[in-house]
Amino acid sequence: MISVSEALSHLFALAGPLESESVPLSKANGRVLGQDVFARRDQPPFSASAMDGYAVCAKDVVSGATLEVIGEAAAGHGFSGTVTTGQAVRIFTGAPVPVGADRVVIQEDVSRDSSTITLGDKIDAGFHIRPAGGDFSEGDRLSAPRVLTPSDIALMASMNIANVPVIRKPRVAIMSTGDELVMPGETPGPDQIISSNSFGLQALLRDLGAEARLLPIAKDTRSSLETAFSMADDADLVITIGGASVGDHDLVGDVAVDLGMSRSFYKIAMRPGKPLMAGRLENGAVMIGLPGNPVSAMVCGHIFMAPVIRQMLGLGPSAPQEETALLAAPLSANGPRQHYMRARVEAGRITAFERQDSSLLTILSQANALLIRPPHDPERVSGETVRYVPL
Ligand SMILES: Nc1nc2c(c(=O)[nH]1)N[C@H]1C(S)=C(S)[C@@H](COP(=O)(O)OP(=O)(O)OC[C@H]3O[C@@H](n4cnc5c(N)ncnc54)[C@H](O)[C@@H]3O)O[C@H]1N2
Ligand code: MOO
Repeated sequence: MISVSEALSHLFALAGPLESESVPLSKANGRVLGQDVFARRDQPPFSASAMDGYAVCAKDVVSGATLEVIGEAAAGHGFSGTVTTGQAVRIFTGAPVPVGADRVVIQEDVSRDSSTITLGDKIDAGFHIRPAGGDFSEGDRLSAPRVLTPSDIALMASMNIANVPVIRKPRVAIMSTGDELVMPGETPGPDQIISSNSFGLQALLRDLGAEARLLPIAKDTRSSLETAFSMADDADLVITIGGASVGDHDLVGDVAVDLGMSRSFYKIAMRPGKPLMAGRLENGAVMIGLPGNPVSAMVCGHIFMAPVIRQMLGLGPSAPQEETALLAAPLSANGPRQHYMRARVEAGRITAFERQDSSLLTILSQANALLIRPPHDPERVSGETVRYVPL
């Protein structure tokens, strides 16, 4: 059995970044920027008023001075003349500051009398002019890779970038396997259960920015598994669930190898998730074979599948982000496998759930953390610092 970090290295070697595609700005939020983009203009493109008031010559700003109002500048409608000493232009926020003016006096500090203004006793010290290019200049760069946020979308819009190069979404095909499985909403037979893992993993994949579709549930037969694999031809990543262990009906690995999969590894010193496998299918797609136990499948989804998706999205080969917390209750010594214990973190203190069986989705749904116990970690007492992966 290999370690978790060895398994991750093997997976990163299988999965390279995908190519970019161009999408309209309105579809780019949450996508990964695939190439650097550059501002196509200065912002603001002219020196602009930051307030509503009067554009004047700064040297005229003296309490009690009277200035002649010679015109108006509004946002979208500049004043075409020049302001000289003794003159003012009525101006509004966002309007270009007229030539000759170098200060805006806010209207609260002025009294207006038809075509003149008189400056008040107290005049705000600010000049209230946003210089041209004060936000960004033509050619300024937004660097890839980055997961685009609403703020980035606003910035790129302002840069006049209408179409954005983003990494194409990884196409993932999810295959549940097992004679016992039916779809939610169906009526299961007496020996059957509902396929849950496929839906949890699909949700996780979509959160990660992948396109994830469910293949029909495959039976525990070679022909059914072969049919399911043949339906995943266009996928970048094929996720199988179940049939990974050593039972007579655990055929997934054998069928995949017979179909040309070159196996990268099988079995990890990890709990849950021991019978994980991965390799490259004949068509070049990456295959990750997850164990069937529901919590094992989801934990492996977080620990292995998510980093593979991030790597495909060009975000680099990095293990799941870890944080630390103080143990709120003692823990007994760990065995030889790295244990990802379902746990709850609150206000910096972490508690592992009593029941850790890998079938318990109720516990997983209450957990907000996977508390990491390294192999052979000794007993731990309350107050010790431990590592966890946030869920
Ligand atoms: N003799 C041994 N038995 C087992 C070993 C072992 O080392 N020696 N390993 C155990 C471990 S650890 C795990 S994990 C499981 C993994 O088994 P499989 O990957 O072969 O999964 P299945 O046997 O197909 O299913 C296990 C369990 O999960 C349920 N399941 C499967 N798929 C789904 C799904 N899509 N949605 C919901 N539930 C699913 C299935 O009904 C079983 O209950 O093997 C242990 N055995
Ligand atoms: O490793 Mo299994 O995944 O313990 O339940």
